[in-house]
Amino acid sequence: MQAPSPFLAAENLACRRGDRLLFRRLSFRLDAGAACHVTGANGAGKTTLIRALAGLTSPYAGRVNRDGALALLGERTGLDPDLPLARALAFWFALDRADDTPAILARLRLDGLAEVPVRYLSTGQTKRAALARVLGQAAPIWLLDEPLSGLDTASQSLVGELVRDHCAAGGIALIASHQPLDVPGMTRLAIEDFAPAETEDAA
Ligand SMILES: Nc1ncnc2c1ncn2[C@@H]1O[C@H](COP(=O)(O)OP(=O)(O)OP(=O)(O)O)[C@@H](O)[C@H]1O
Repeated sequence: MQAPSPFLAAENLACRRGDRLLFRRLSFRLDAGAACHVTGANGAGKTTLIRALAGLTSPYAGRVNRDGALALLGERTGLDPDLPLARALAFWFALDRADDTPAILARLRLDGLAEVPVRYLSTGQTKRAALARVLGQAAPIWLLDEPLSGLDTASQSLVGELVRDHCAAGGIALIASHQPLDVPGMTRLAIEDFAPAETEDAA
């Protein structure tokens, strides 16, 4: 973990997509050890919020503050589809100077898939590979967009365990998910609570 006391905060954040204001006046602060579950219907703006927190989208208003490196689990894995999984992950593990990569592969139950080309991986296997990248980054702040989608029951439990361990070690996790997660003390942020009224057109 790079920052001894990481934090992630949004202050009066508003985001638009096209000409639609998705949410406004959204504020929160997460400190070391905190987990937050972001909920909302399809299209409510969960991915947009995560992209704004990661600095990939400029908010329409407000600001994001943080101390600590980010690891983002999004739709794209960044893994070379033509490489065997172990080599595709090794590329990122080397860049991230990941420790104990065999342990990461074992934790995500990927060791038996080392020689399988990335493009042959199933949906759940691909998701576990993306989570291995997150672990390899050893970043204190995790932004996980739908980490449970496509996972079987055992892998869903594993994600809960990873988040619990990360937060117990002083990390922060913000998770957008349609499925419940078993993380004690996790707070909930319902995007719809920050949706503008029909008549509202400014943040
Ligand atoms: N590049 C874009 N240009 C215009 N509108 C966009 C763009 N990307 C997303 N949107 C729209 O912004 C809204 C919010 O999308 P977002 O992906 O943040 O929702 P979400 O809450 O993550 O949804 P889901 O649960 O389906 O993943 C949607 O109505 C979507 O169609």
